[in-house]
Amino acid sequence: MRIDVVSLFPDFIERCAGFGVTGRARERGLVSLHAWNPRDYAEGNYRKVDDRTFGGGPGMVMLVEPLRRCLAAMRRADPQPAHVVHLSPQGRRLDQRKVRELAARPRLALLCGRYEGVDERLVQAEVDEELSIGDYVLSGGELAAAVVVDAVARLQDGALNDAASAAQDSFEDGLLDCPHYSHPVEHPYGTVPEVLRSGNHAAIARWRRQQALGRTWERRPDLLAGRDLSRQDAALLEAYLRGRDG
Ligand SMILES: CC(C)(C)c1cccc(C(=O)NCC2(NC(=O)c3cccc4nocc34)CCCC2)c1
Repeated sequence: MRIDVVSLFPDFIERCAGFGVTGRARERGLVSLHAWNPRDYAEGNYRKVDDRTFGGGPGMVMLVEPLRRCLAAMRRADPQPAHVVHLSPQGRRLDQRKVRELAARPRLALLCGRYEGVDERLVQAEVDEELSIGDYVLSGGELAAAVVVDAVARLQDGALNDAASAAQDSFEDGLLDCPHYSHPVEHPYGTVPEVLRSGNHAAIARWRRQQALGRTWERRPDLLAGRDLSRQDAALLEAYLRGRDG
């Protein structure tokens, strides 16, 4: 898939997307990333991309015209139509379901705001959807764009090896992860749970499922809301909670 990013800090995304799975997905040609800087499409020798907000008040707004020209150049660069996503606090919360949707598209354009945001007329005329990565104040949309790039790149066929792909699938069932351990078995911080060294794969799978259910119940009950647990899962969770409460 092709991802275009419109940002006043184009090297920000280029750098973020250069590591690990995302970097490899790009090397393998599974994802191509193209950064566009609205400043390259701004007028005057100050190449102005922002200006004061009408109505007064603090802060600046990203001007509509440099962004319009920048998006036009981005669209001209490839005949494939782009699904334009504005990363914004006003957007719908990003979740794995939305990531899967985005990852299935042939081309995404990610628009990153700076200052107080983007002139609303640009959003209304050019943006297909607005997405937010969470409720906190950020300095720009670039970190959110980097999150989307990472999340969709991992889902491209061939991006993950079999083990990582299987692990990704396990995350997709919407539960929190079970605890993980490696060497040494004995350590001043504690001992690796016996079951994980038992070689009994059915017991290990049961223990891991029980931990995932129990931890989700304790830390993110919202992920279990509206979800019918199988009898097996309900029994595992009950045993977990009984065991916890002694
Ligand atoms: C959420 C809440 C705290 C109530 C709030 C209310 C009003 C403004 C802001 C705020 O952060 N404005 C600044 C900008 N923020 C983001 O771009 C941004 C922020 C968070 C998640 C995101 N996901 O994508 C882009 C995101 C917008 C223009 C430049 C950066 C935050």
